[in-house]
This record gives sequence, structure tokens and C-alpha cells, in this order.
Amino acid sequence: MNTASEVLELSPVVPVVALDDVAHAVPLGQALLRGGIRTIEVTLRTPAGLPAIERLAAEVPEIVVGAGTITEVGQADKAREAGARYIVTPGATDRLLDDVDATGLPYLAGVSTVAEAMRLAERGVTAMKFFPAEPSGGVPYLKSIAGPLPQLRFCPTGGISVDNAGRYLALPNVGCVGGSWLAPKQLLAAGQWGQVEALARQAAALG
Ligand SMILES: O=C(O)C(=O)C[C@H](O)[C@H](O)COP(=O)(O)O
Repeated sequence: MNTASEVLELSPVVPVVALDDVAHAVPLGQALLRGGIRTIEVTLRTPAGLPAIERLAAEVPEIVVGAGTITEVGQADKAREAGARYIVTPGATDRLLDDVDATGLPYLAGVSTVAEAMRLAERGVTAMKFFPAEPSGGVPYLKSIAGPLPQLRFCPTGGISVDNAGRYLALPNVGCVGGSWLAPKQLLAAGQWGQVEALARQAAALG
């Protein structure tokens, strides 16, 4: 997997997780896989993020692990060293993009305006994250920009659930959606891996 476009093809739904306990990483990855979800975006929002990426890469190699919430220079390289195979950012600055580019990993950089999307396109990037999707205009916004920007494809994230994911996935300029609903904190804390698997199965069926 070398390009952002390939990241969009991994799974109809990318589970976005913020882990409080690194011990949850492996059973979570296994539950997602059993449900048919082949990737996981582990955010660096919690201290468990990097070690969780390391564990998943080493112990659940079948799941493609990405690193999310990359907002600062230096984080992407640490994520690469931990075993992340792609990078996700909520927004993009030139400095951050240069830093992420230097890792050689594919990335989904976050945009929420037409101008931001055009700036990424100027760098040759045609697949990106649309964040925060619902507050930024959601499905109608993505429909509107498909006309002037037909070459761009998106992974909308933020405010997406099993109830509205299908409407996004039906759009020709959407490759996948991201969401935290597959790994609710209370299910992880209670070790309810069967329920996580059921959520993953329901999400996988959206594709
Ligand atoms: O941390 C990041 O890099 C983000 O982009 C934020 C996450 O994508 C959203 O928090 C997921 O959104 P929800 O599914 O609405 O919970």
C-alpha cells in the first residue's frame, strides 16, 4: 500500500480509536478482523496510542494499522517506527505535510474547505480526509464539490454513525468513512469483544 487512494480502498469504514489501555489493542484488532474490518486508525490522542500501534503491528499483522491525530512535526516518523502503515491528520499545514511526506508513508490529510482540498491537489494528492464531516456540511457539501473537483476522493470523518454512513458511501467521491462508533469506550473497558465484532460486521456490510 503506497498511496492515499489505496488507503481509501482498505475498508468501507475505518474505525478511529483512542485507547486508554494498551492491553485493549490486540483483542480490539482481532475483534475488528473477525467482523470483517481490515484496518484500524489508532489515534495519538492518548499515551497508549504509539505502544498500541506497536502491539497491533507485531501481534495482529493481518490488520492494516494507521496512526491518527497526527498534528505535530515528528509524530509521523514515530508512528512509522512503531509500525503504522499510513498516517491520518485532522488538518494540514505545509510544514506538517512536508514532515509526513518524509516518512514515505501514504497519508489521509484532513481538509474541510475547497481551498484546502485544492492545496492538497497541487501537491499531487487526490485522496484525503474530510473532517469534521457533519459540521462542515456533510453529504450535501461533498455532492457540491464533486462538480468542480471531480478528481478528488474523500474519507469523511466526524459525526458519522451506522445511521448516516450509507449516505456518504453512496457518493461517487467517497471511498470510505471514518468513525469512532465501532469501538465505544465502555465496550473496550468491559472487554465486550463480541459486541465490537458485531459492530464491525454491521459496518463491513455497508461497503
Ligand atoms: O483525531 C483525529 O485525528 C480526528 O480526526 C478526529 C476523529 O476522526 C473523530 O473524533 C472521529 O469522529 P467521531 O466518529 O465523530 O467520534
